[in-house]
Amino acid sequence: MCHSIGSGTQKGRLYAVHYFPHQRDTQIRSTDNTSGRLPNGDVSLLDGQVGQVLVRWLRPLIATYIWKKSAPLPPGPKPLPIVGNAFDINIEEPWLTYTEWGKKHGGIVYSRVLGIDFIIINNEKIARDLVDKRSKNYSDRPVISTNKLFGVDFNSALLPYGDKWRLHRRIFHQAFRVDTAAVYRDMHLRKVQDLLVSLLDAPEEFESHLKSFAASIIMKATYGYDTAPRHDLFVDRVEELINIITVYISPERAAILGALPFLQRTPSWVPGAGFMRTAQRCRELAIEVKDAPFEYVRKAMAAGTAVQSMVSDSLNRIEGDVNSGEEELALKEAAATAFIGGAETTSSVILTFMLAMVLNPDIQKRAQADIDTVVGQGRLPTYDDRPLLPYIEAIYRETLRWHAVTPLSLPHAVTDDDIFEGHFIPKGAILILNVWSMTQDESIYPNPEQFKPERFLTVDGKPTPDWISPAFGFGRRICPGRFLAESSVWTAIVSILATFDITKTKDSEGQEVEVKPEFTTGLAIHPRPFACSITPRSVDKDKLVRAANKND
Ligand code: HEM
Repeated sequence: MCHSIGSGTQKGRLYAVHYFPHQRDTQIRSTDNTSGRLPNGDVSLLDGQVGQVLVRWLRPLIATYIWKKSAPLPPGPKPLPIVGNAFDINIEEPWLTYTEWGKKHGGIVYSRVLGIDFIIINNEKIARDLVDKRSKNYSDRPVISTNKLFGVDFNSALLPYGDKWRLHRRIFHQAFRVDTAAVYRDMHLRKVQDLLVSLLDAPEEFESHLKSFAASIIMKATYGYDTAPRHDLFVDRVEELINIITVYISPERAAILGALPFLQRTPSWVPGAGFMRTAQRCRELAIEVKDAPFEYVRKAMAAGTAVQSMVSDSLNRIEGDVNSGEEELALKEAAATAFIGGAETTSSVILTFMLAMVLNPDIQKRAQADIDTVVGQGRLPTYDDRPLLPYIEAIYRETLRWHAVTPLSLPHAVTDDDIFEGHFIPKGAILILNVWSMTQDESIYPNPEQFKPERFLTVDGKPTPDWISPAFGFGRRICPGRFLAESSVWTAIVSILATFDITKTKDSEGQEVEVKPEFTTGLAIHPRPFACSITPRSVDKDKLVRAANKND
């Protein structure tokens, strides 16, 4: 089958452009100037004067079109008929497959899975040139069929590039831009004091404490709500929802469901269709997660007890606005997204830091010595100490690099055909930003599996200038919560190091129990449970933590 897509003139002859989709190439055939007929009998679009005007007008467009379509796709693995590369991908850890492809084919790779184009970017410079510099064309999200099925299509992070997304983005910007995120720093200090006391009281439950810490910050910043130390109803619901999303919602899985749509209509009682039951549960959770905390703020505002938060600030701002219905819905959805997107990621980064500290006692000691010099023994660190603690800064950056918590970031989608460095990037392709490959690039980070904060220090011990982490994504979709997240993670790192020693546990014979760094899989990953001993650095530190918490 061939589609006629345009026409033009060349040396007094008219030509028509034909595009053969199955060959993905464009052919130009000459046509008789007077009859407007093609040699094969097709009628050309052009005739006489009108045709000439049209030709002049259309020519640049057509030339661009031909130029774009004639460039080759980026290199990539050889696909099988129909399924493409579906069976080549490690579905649990696709970033490893993509990194291997990158080593073989380069920084930009093309693959096709069940009829869907995937462009995989393995190199940070290419990601910046493409997604940061040409952001208008690379800021969409792929239509992931499972989003609706799982009831999470309201999520700001999954919205297509358009007016609704802009509205969500504006709400985030107002609440969490760099200067407003600073407003929450005192709150961070109070929450970190709670975390330190929890670590004193029940150190073996450190993973749960870190989750509570991250959740309590997001809930306070978003809804002005103080979470219960354990089993908070709002938090438990969101965690259940996140556990489902991170496992079930990925473009690779969606490609399979898209190609086999009957799977989505399979009743949940059919053996093997367990994911339909999960989808139903997820839809129920999504409604609760959107509505329940929002109603809490409304009631608090009515009672005059609401404190500053993303939701209360925005509700005050839009009060009386004619479009307040639309804005309110966007606010409700954006607020739920803040928790879904921010809690798990933040606690995963801090947990990754804890793992790095167990494995690297010398780095821990050096960091503690720096903190002692700058902060002294009589107080806990504050955010004002940050510029004076370059090594802690380097630990923060290296934590984000060592094991990226979102190894494939979130997929973007290509709005229009483009040419990049001679490669054709087709409209509608899913753009995978392989943060894992970028942060494990041996040419930039020698021995990337090692945790080495020095990578981010200059020879005179200052933080490397112009640092920006790929861990928070790219272009117009870059994480809007990054300033809040950075503040939470930095505060946790410096406070834990100031007050605790994190070491390997010992067995009954006094031998250290080895810790193997292992991580979960999915959209957002975190270390698998590991044993470690968390003890106060001294009796005075123990007293300091308890006193700070009491004074609060
Ligand atoms: C260390 C913690 C965090 C990490 C590593 C992280 C990482 C990311 C990444 C990789 C993306 C995708 C960016 C892209 O598509 O290019 C993203 C998007 C997003 N993040 Fe974060 N994030 C963190 C914390 C937060 C927090 C605290 C919030 C909310 C307060 C948040 C809200 C969002 C939202 C709403 C999006 C979607 C943006 C959009 O699609 O326009 N994140 N984040």
